Amino acid sequence: MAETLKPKVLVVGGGPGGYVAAIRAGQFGLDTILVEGDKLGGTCLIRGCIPSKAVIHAASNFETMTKAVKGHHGITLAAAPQLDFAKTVAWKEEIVGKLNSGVTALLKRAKVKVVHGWAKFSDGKTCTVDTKDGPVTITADNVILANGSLPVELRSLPFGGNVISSTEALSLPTLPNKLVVVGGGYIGLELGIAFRKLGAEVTIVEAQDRILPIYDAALVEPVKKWLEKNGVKILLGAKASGVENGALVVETKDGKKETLPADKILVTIGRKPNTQGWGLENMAVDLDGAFVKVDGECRTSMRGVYAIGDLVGEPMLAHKASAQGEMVAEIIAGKRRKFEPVAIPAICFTEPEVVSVGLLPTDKGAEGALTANFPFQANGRALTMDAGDEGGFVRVVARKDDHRILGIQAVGLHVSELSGEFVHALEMGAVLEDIAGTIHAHPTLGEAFHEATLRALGHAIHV
Ligand SMILES: Cc1cc2nc3c(=O)[nH]c(=O)nc-3n(C[C@H](O)[C@H](O)[C@H](O)COP(=O)(O)OP(=O)(O)OC[C@H]3O[C@@H](n4cnc5c(N)ncnc54)[C@H](O)[C@@H]3O)c2cc1C
Ligand SMILES: NC(=O)c1ccc[n+]([C@@H]2O[C@H](COP(=O)([O-])OP(=O)(O)OC[C@H]3O[C@@H](n4cnc5c(N)ncnc54)[C@H](O)[C@@H]3O)[C@@H](O)[C@H]2O)c1
Repeated sequence: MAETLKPKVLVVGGGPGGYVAAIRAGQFGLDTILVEGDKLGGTCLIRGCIPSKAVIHAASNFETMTKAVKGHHGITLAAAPQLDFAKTVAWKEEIVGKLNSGVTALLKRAKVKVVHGWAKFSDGKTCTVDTKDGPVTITADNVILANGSLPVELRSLPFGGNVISSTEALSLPTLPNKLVVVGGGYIGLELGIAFRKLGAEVTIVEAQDRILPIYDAALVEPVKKWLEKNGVKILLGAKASGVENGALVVETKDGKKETLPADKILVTIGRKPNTQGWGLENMAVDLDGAFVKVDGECRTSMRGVYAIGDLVGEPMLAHKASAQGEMVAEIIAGKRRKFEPVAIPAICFTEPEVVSVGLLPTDKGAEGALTANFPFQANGRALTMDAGDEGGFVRVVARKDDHRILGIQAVGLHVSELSGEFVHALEMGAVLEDIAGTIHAHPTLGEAFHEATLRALGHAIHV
């Protein structure tokens, strides 16, 4: 006989959307159950953001040490650094394990009951979960769907054999000598660059006519230069058509067939919402294309059922999922909330890093705007970090009449850490004078943002 539970809030999916929603609901004292079929933390913590950034960090250290063999700002290594890739992967797993335990502890502190198993909805707001102790049926007044997303598979190149997704790429037992990446977007570039730094020969096959097509071309230029300088082969406008003896066969832009030998073929052509196989079709929930349709409060078409995160649309980013999760829990607790951020920051952890917040100069709404760049070449901190020659800069876009900041973009070493100040400026409705009049510590990368606003006002000091 199946156990039946009737919490006030049922959250399905323990990723950054679902576990944050559950903790917030628990903080309000709402009786909350979170169902997770895999490990707590979701794509982001287990096989996405966190493991990829750990590998990226290790790869950058290895690259710095490799440079030191030939002598690098007065430091010379007597012997080449040795990579024990299995240990790098184990170190990454340790970090994931620590954070996974942290999430478990936070849920416990918020008095959220975690049911381990895959939820399957039979009808309305009732799901069954096959747990190791037998089936559990859960019925709730409020359901939050946070089932996340899955990697897109290419029909001509199904996963299996040496064709892998980012999940396998982050847990390989050995470093591939030759890595071919299909898709020059977020994952393809972040991981392609990291594997190149670790010593793999990397080729990127991108269907469009430029890499990272979702970012402004000027921001991607320094990344392109790094790839060229470091011998990463890029095939643009190319289509992967299949595998022959482990090699990737592509049709190039001019219609020719090219065969690219590969130890591993990493397919990163996007992710799709996880809407299949768990009974969504049994619920009265409308779709919007491939995504679950929601309104500005993340309500689906079925009363009392909410959906958040990758399941509901672009951008598929962890911080968006968490913000929606928090909001939905607050709405269920009776607060008036809407999901209407001024901007959601986008960061690509490439070499160098790319950040975009708010409007680009070419976007609708930025017509006639003031635009100013400040190059990291003229920023003391960037030079002390050996990052003045990467072609990096901070750009600010502001309305001409009242100087309201509409967008901020940057490319350069560690600019991901500036994204908080950028998005804060937009959320607070800052004008150029607010940033120009704020003392930024010296020497820091943030001074480049300060100087960009001064430049937009016509009186930069250092350019
Ligand atoms: C390699 C990689 C790197 C990334 N890097 C970044 C980054 O740097 N920054 C960033 O913002 N984003 C990054 N992302 C994207 C980020 O991981 C996602 O946007 C984020 O995880 C979405 O959160 P979510 O809660 O909506 O879904 P997910 O994190 O996908 O979580 C969904 C959870 O639901 C569970 N689940 C699904 N169905 C059921 C069911 N029926 N029953 C029980 N459990 C179920 C799954 O097991 C999973 O744990 C990256 C993604 C990848 C793949
Ligand atoms: N730093 C971050 O925030 C971060 C990092 C990794 C992933 N993510 C999230 O995960 C999502 C998925 O990442 P992704 O890199 O798989 O997707 P993506 O959408 O970032 O990039 C996919 C790339 O593949 C190309 N492409 C599509 N079909 C192709 C084909 N048949 N052959 C060759 N190229 C093809 C596209 O033009 C695009 O450039 C991202 O959109 C993002 O939301 C975020």
